Amino acid sequence: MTGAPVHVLVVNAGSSSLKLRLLDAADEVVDAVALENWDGADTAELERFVRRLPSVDAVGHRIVHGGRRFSEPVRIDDEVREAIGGLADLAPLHQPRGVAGIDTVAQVLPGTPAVACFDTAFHTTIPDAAATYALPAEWNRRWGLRRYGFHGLSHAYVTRRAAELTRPPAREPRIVSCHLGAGASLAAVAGGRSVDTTMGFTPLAGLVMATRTGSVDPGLVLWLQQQAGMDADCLSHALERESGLAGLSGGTGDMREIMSGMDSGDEACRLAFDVYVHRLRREIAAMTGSLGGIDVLVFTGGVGEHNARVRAEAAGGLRYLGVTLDTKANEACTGEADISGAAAPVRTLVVPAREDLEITAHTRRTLAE
Ligand SMILES: Nc1ncnc2c1ncn2[C@@H]1O[C@H](COP(=O)(O)OP(=O)(O)O)[C@@H](O)[C@H]1O
Ligand SMILES: CC(=O)OP(=O)(O)O
Ligand SMILES: [Mg+2]
Repeated sequence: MTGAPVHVLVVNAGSSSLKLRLLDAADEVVDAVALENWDGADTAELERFVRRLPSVDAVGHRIVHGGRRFSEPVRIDDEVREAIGGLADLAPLHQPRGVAGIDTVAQVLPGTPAVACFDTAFHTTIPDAAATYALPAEWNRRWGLRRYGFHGLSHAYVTRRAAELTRPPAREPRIVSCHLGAGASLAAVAGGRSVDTTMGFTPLAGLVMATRTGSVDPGLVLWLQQQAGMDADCLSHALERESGLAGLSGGTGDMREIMSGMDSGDEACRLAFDVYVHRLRREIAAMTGSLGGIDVLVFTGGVGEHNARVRAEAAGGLRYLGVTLDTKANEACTGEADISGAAAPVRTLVVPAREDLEITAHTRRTLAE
């Protein structure tokens, strides 16, 4: 290939969906498809989409875990592809889907350069005090046990947009970024750098998610193993796929359905919603501890962008930090919006997730090197 890639195909394989986009030289989206409930096994739809595209000069893949090795985007060759696949044990819901995306596109477009962009990369700036688990130090060294953090492509994009949208003040704002999708995490960002996040060694920690527990007492997991006779496979399946909103509601992990259940008097849905919001509010406050304050709160992801009630209930308990919302602006917002109360010292924003833009920029830059 000569010159910078013009059309970039972005493949974003999440835990519950596959989002495909083609961006042109001006970063305009010229084609897109989103498949819900994609499990990585059925690649026919992905193949069909790629085949119908008139021209693809480069491919950018979202890869959730970079492990110890990958802390920036990297051009994919056979060896890199193997290394990415080798991290499947650290992100069982994600890594195999990412690899399925790489393999399928490589089959349809052999020879087209491809770049892997990692969710973990943005968080490599987290200081040791926030990234280190209080485990035997030798274990941490031997296995690279630490807080990696995820959703970095999304947190990087929305916090940069948030800083642009709230200028002035001129100084770099302290931002808490809430990515609330099927997976959910918070990032604490100061001076454009991640300084803390709610996910950990794996994307299972932190907030309540669609089917993942978020953080639970490790003693509880040990108890289930030692006293309730559950083996590791059973626990892994339950904590990753049968917990979170789906586990508490006894059915759905989709926040829209949780809310309609709650509104028609379903007590399990009510509790699922309350636990979700409680954890969200508590963890936002925890992130402000890592930042020494807060200037901007930003919401993104399917729930963060579209669910005014979740935003209102989370913010409702954070008045003491200077967070208040404009009720009308919160309820009416579409796309990018400032939903802060008139006199609020903290600016609260909604910024749609654009991992595709972040991945396209990384892909162009990596292939230009
Ligand atoms: N238009 C919408 N209105 C309300 N909720 C939405 C909307 N779109 C998505 N959501 C919620 O967002 C969640 C999925 O988040 P999303 O970011 O789309 O998924 P993923 O993490 O797979 O990319 C679901 O709980 C769903 O209820
Ligand atoms: C890291 C993660 O949880 O991603 P997703 O939201 O796509 O499941
Ligand atoms: Mg997501």
